[in-house]
Amino acid sequence: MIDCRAASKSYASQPVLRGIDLVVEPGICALLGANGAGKSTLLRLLSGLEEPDDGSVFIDGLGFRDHPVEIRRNLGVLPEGLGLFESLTIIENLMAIGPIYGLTKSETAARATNLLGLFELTQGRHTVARNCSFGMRKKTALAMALLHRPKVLLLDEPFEGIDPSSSAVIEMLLGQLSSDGATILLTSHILSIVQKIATRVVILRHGRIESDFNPPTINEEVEEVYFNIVGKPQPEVLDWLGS
Ligand SMILES: Nc1ncnc2c1ncn2[C@@H]1O[C@H](COP(=O)(O)OP(=O)(O)OP(=O)(O)O)[C@@H](O)[C@H]1O
Repeated sequence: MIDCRAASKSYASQPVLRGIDLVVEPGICALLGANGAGKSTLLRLLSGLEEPDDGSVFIDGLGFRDHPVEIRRNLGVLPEGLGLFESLTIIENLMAIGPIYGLTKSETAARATNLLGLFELTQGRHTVARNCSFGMRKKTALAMALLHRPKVLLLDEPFEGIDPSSSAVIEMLLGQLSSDGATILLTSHILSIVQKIATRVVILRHGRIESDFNPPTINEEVEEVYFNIVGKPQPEVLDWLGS
């Protein structure tokens, strides 16, 4: 379970998050919002990568200050910046992270082989991270987040930049994990995927939670609710850009 209480964050006196109260139970919760709404910032606070200015964050009842190691072993994070070891190959990245999660070398190797197969990364596994395509890098980071089969997953844009086959695999994996009791909070701009997999949708706007709903219950299109909250785009045609 993720428990965020009255969390606020500002950068250079500019408030980005204003008193966020959010409890996420097992299931797939999608965090939506316009560019700059504060989604990645909130995920950084929930991952313990940054501290809130005010408020507190608990993962399964534990705080990062007192229980960093226990939390890390139960938490998988796909950060915005991916967090890869750039000079290591894909397989070396996975082998390096396994022991940090408390996995043995043989457990790590077996799980890495499975995940690389699922994500169609087997052929490229000896490519150095910095030379990988964007999608390969993101799938490697996602495999690293899943390796220890965490109970809580925080995923920043797991579907963006991913090809349709791998995207379907990720949807299936997250669905399975959630059915097995995992708590998943992910950000995305791809509303069609959110519509399919999310059991709950939270929309951030101006640093506050503006909407929090369960799509199947209210039987509404996520896109419709999103545009009602954030505003429908009404683009002006630019003379010089048109024909
Ligand atoms: N380290 C930082 N220093 C200064 N400002 C920051 C920092 N991190 C985020 N911000 C600002 O906080 C606001 C929210 O950024 P954030 O990356 O959380 O948005 P987001 O909702 O994830 O956007 P996107 O959909 O584009 O990924 C933005 O105005 C951004 O410029």
